[in-house]
Amino acid sequence: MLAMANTPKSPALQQLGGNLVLAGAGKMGGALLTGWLAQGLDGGEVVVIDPQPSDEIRALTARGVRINAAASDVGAVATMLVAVKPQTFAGAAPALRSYAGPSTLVVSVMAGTPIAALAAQIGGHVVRAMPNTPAAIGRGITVAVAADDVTPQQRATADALLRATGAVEWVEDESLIDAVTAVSGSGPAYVFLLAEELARAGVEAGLPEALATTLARATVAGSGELLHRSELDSATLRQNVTSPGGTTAAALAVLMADDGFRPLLTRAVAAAAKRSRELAK
Ligand SMILES: NC(=O)C1=CN([C@@H]2O[C@H](COP(=O)(O)OP(=O)(O)OC[C@H]3O[C@@H](n4cnc5c(N)ncnc54)[C@H](O)[C@@H]3O)[C@@H](O)[C@H]2O)C=CC1
Ligand SMILES: O=C(O)[C@@H]1CCC=N1
Repeated sequence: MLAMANTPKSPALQQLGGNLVLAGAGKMGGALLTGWLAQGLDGGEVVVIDPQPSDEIRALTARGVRINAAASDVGAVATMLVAVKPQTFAGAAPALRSYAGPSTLVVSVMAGTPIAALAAQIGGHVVRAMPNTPAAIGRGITVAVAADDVTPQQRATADALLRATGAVEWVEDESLIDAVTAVSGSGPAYVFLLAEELARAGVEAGLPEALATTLARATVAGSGELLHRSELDSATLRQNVTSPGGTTAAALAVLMADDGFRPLLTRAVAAAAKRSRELAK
């Protein structure tokens, strides 16, 4: 697992006050669990349900985390976080339901899985959320929406759990989550593809592959960090690179042409949002 960027303790996580079941401790569930433990959650309150836990997850038993404990041994579950694949959810739900009670807070990060489906198949009070993989270094962004029956305290708990891996935005309209998934949930993959293709284009332009890969990676990472730290918006940061009549302007004339980045990314985001809606069926 990757180290978190910073690990201030979270009073809300230190006083969670009840069992927390994590269903699915893969890339996203594992990143969340790492964040919670780093921010002071007592491992003794955590139960991981996963038929194939990684060695890193198994090692957390040393911190008190229980793995695949039977529902009858766990007792009351205050909070459940569901991070299995959406396609796995229907098969996993009956077992997960046995851990949840009527007052359990159920937080799902599954793509394309509506609040109504979660409430019907697991029960409890549901928060639907969409994080992204920079969560693994505490730099994710999550958008969350709460069902009407989620109490203010449960919402605060969900916020603390999600905030352990980065920023959190709350919305009231669940239908926005499909577009959120397409922009920030899937978005890191678009950025990594940019690094891949920039390297490939560098090789086409005559660079040795290793140097092209190093340059592309450092450029994407450094630009992301500049965007993160700067108070300037991305258009201004772009303009700061662009000398009139210079090399960047020549490249941007291609990227910003009618058949450039804008229609391409618009189509890509629309395809991801459509897939999110399809997963709900
Ligand atoms: N990877 C990403 O970038 C993001 C993923 N998500 C969502 O997070 C969820 C998990 O995705 P990943 O972590 O990428 O997948 P993953 O494949 O890394 O993790 C899924 C985990 O679920 C476990 N699992 C399988 N069957 C199970 C069962 N019956 N009960 C409990 N656990 C079971 C697997 O062993 C695995 O460890 C998905 O619903 C996905 O839509 C959301 C935002 C971003
Ligand atoms: O590709 C997916 O379906 C998941 C949801 C957002 C990122 N990964």
